[in-house]
Amino acid sequence: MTAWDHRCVPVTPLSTPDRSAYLLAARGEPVPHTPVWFMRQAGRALPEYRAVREGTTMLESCMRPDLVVEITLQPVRRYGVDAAIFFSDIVTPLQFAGYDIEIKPGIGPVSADPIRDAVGVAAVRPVTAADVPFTTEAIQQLVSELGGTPLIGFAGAPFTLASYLVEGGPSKDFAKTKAMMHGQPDLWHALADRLADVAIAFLSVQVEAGASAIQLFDSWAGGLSPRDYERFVQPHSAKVFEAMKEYGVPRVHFGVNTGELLGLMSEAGADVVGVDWRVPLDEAVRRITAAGGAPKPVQGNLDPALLFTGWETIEPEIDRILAEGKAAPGHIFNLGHGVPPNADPEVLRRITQYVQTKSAHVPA
Ligand SMILES: Cc1c2[nH]c(c1CCC(=O)O)Cc1[nH]c(c(CCC(=O)O)c1C)Cc1[nH]c(c(CCC(=O)O)c1C)Cc1[nH]c(c(C)c1CCC(=O)O)C2
Repeated sequence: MTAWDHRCVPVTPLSTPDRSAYLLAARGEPVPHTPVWFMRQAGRALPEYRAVREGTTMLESCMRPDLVVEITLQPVRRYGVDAAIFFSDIVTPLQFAGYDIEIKPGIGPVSADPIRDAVGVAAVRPVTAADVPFTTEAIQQLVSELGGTPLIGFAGAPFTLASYLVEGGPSKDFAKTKAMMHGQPDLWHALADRLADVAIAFLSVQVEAGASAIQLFDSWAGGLSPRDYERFVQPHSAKVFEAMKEYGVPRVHFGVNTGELLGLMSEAGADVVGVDWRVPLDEAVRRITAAGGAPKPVQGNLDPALLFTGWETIEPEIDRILAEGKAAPGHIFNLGHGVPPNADPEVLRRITQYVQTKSAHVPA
């Protein structure tokens, strides 16, 4: 039956993302085609992004719903990807947790006041929805504009956030963070616990405003041994996944260089495991199930460096990844890490179309 509104216009039921390829794959259900999106799909690779960002700092733009909506939609329009990711940053909520941090272009998040002691840890206060009304506003508007395309919400995992706070900026060896873990374990656990609460609060705001899935970025967890990860990090990320369980949205867990940690990161409570380019997806499935766990959907894993080669290199790599992804109950195509700022948008558009067409299920 057709419903009519008061202007006598037929009301088509709003399409929802529930049966979208992304959500079907994340739930391990049959898909019309392998869904594809790109981590950091919004950003400097797009000329339209550089144009709207002019004169605004990264953190300022994350607090302006008009900019957040526009920037989030840009890659959906240009590439036709199967999911949008909310435009923000993993460090955005830290400002509302009482922490002074800025994002320096070409460097990353930096702080002049790193956390090294109990006073610093105690200053990290809880974040609530009332601190981030612009996030709620931007997500509600995005969800209505996106229609059937799902919106992914995200947060930084306790370890990756802590690494910026303790080091004071990006780090290669995480020496000060590891020194805190091993030398002052109680202080470390107190900090990681507060950061888990920050992640839970930020993710909850996003899901309550309408995000269809969440991704926890523990980008730098690969710097840890499995032993340290299990002891110092996994319980805190597990707290985040456990708290998000009640919402019933797929929970994705991703980090770079995490080949040795895939089983532990899966066990932390992920429904979908993100894999970088170092481990083939079928091998990732073996590692996820090695400790006796059930196979899970995976996300990945084209090497972003290959974006700068020719299509004759990229196409067979995509074919290989699609074939290896069949070992999992669901596969979401992505890069193994974020889109580099100097990537060619035309290559990303071609990859999107190729994955969607090549993997399409043709009815008999
Ligand atoms: C580690 C990390 C950060 N931020 C993020 C992570 C985890 C993902 C990963 O591993 O890459 C997550 C992130 N950051 C951003 C998004 C937006 C959504 C998307 O993926 O499109 C997401 C999901 C926007 C951003 N975050 C940032 C930019 C670039 C800033 C700009 O355009 O001025 C964008 C679009 C800044 C940022 N923020 C961070 C870094 C290292 C940088 C790069 C600094 C630089 O090279 O200039 C910290």
